[in-house]
Amino acid sequence: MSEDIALRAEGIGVRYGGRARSWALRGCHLALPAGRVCALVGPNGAGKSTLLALTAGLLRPTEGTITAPPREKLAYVAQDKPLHPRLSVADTLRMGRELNPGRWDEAAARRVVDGGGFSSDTLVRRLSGGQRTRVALALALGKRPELLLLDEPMADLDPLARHQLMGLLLADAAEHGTTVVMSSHILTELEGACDHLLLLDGGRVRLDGAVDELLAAHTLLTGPIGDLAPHTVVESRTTGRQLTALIRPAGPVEGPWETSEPSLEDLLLAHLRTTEGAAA
Ligand SMILES: Nc1ncnc2c1ncn2[C@@H]1O[C@H](COP(=O)(O)OP(=O)(O)OP(=O)(O)O)[C@@H](O)[C@H]1O
Repeated sequence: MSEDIALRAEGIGVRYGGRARSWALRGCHLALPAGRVCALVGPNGAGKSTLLALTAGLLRPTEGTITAPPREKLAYVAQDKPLHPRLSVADTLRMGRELNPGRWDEAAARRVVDGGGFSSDTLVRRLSGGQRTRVALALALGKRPELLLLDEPMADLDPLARHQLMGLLLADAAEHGTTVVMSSHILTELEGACDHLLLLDGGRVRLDGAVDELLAAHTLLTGPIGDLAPHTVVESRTTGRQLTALIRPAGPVEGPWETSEPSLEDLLLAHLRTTEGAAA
């Protein structure tokens, strides 16, 4: 069965200028089905922001092609959440409405700013970092995008605001079938929220797939130290005579080990710990 693809990258490479001229992304292939909520994960400098800016059309690839919805059908909330400091919250939303005629969803935008603890005549420059995040998210959801790109959206929100806004965002995306790509370093935040995973490392795609399929393809194993062949070992650690390993089984796991399906956090931590080598 063929699925609609909201974002496709084929052989993408991005090399920034400057003296180092190193590749921020290289040889990236990915296909994100429409309607998924995708966690974009990877260590600092992995290329997450570059991929989001590229998808938003703010950067051109040095090589390869990227296919994403046109600008008017996508919304991008950058890490620094640029807004006009001298506009009030109400004026900012009014600008959103004027820039998106026929698409603007005032109710969705209002749902995000309400509960932020500020009135709509407050100037953006007088808002806290977390309050600015709310306004940036309100602009993005009000645009009613097909593809929503969020670069560490929850980083400066307090735990209650994070919980409330994540719930609101997921409900909104589910109701409208919006595809979401969200970068984050907070792994617990992604568990239960995302159904697709994209793990970048050193500018390359290490994992790309549906969360349930990726989890089912891995096994967490504990027990005595032993030979794990023929399975592929993603990461293994020993404490005394005890072995803990995350493997990709090459068939039934036979041996003196206890096995279980990993959590998303187990899977991500194991892959992040082995950032050297094993690149896809
Ligand atoms: N404007 C730029 N000019 C030159 N190099 C850049 C620029 N922006 C990013 N880079 C480099 O590209 C690589 C990827 O950076 P990017 O910001 O995409 O990573 P990231 O995964 O978003 O990191 P973080 O988790 O720290 O936000 C890094 O090596 C970074 O130094």
